[in-house]
Amino acid sequence: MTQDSFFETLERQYQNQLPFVVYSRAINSIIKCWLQKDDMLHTTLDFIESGFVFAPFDLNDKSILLPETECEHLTLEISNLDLDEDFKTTTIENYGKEQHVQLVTKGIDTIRKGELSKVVLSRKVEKDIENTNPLIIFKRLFNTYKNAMVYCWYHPKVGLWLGATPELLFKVEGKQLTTISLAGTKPYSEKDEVSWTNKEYEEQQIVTDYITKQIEPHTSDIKISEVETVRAGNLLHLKTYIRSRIKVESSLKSVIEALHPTPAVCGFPKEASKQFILKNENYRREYYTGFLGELNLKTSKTRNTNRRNVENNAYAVVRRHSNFYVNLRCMQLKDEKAVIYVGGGITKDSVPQNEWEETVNKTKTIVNVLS
Ligand SMILES: C=C(O[C@H]1C=CC=C(C(=O)O)[C@@H]1O)C(=O)O
Repeated sequence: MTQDSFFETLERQYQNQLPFVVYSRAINSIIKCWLQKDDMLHTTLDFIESGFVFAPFDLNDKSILLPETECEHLTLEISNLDLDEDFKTTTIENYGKEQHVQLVTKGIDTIRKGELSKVVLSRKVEKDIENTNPLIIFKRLFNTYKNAMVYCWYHPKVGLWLGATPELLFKVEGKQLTTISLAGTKPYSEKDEVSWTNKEYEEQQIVTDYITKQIEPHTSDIKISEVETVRAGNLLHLKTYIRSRIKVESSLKSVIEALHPTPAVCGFPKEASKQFILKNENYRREYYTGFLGELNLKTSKTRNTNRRNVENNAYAVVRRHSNFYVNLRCMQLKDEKAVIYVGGGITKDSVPQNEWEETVNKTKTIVNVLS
């Protein structure tokens, strides 16, 4: 399939106001799209179906499903997309500083009183944009962020979201579970080596400890990697891989409930920090810090390629795989406006002014592709 026909099909789907998702996983030159045949709103409660999931921060709200059987699927293999124009990026007025600093200060006070260890506080910022074509913005995201899962998701009854997320919530292949602990942020600089402080190490360790404890009842054989630095656009983060095997009696839903929302987007302890967020952030996150991705898709692997072992060649092992990304560095397109969502982890050592600047830096991931 050519780039032109791939994007023309998507453009028609959008013009006809039918649901779709177009996405590409990190370090990958494959772009996939799912086109739902009608505009029905499907949801999932148990995560047992096969499809593409778009889930909110608060799982009491609806998790939307594009069911595999209701969709046409297209794939495009390409490393860079042609863009018709050289776009001139816009800038953004980061209003709302006082309110965000107050929110962060309240978070720090609550942590110092011992009620929480960490809370992730966020805000949204709106920007009028000239080019509101989501597929053009998607192409820019794909060309710009090779280390991220980039996507554009649309449902006429829900809205239109785009993002370039650096964070895997988890992936499952057969019974193998891989998740990451990603937290701590510094600006990326070509010249200077990054120097992490205790604040970031502590913030990230909270996430690693939490994930390990949460998956323990559902998995065995847990292995934790060394901490490494990873780049996400103009930012650097600390990252650890956590690998394990899901127990036979555990379901995918139980793993989702154990992990989502992680302290990288919510806080610790989970329920208390979630309540703090719902009560004190002055807006609804909706799908920001929710998760999205492929649910229970079939992978078929031939068991044995040894020609002499003809009997075994007859069996292809059918496995299921899922991979979910946390919906970060994202925006909603609404009424000719981009609504950008950004947040940061607050601990006892946080400095409100620095936390404000961190959110300003995080807006750049999205602002860089707007015009
Ligand atoms: C909540 C966000 O980032 C999270 C992921 C990585 C690093 C983070 C941090 O350093 O605060 C956040 O926990 C966001 O980008 O909106």
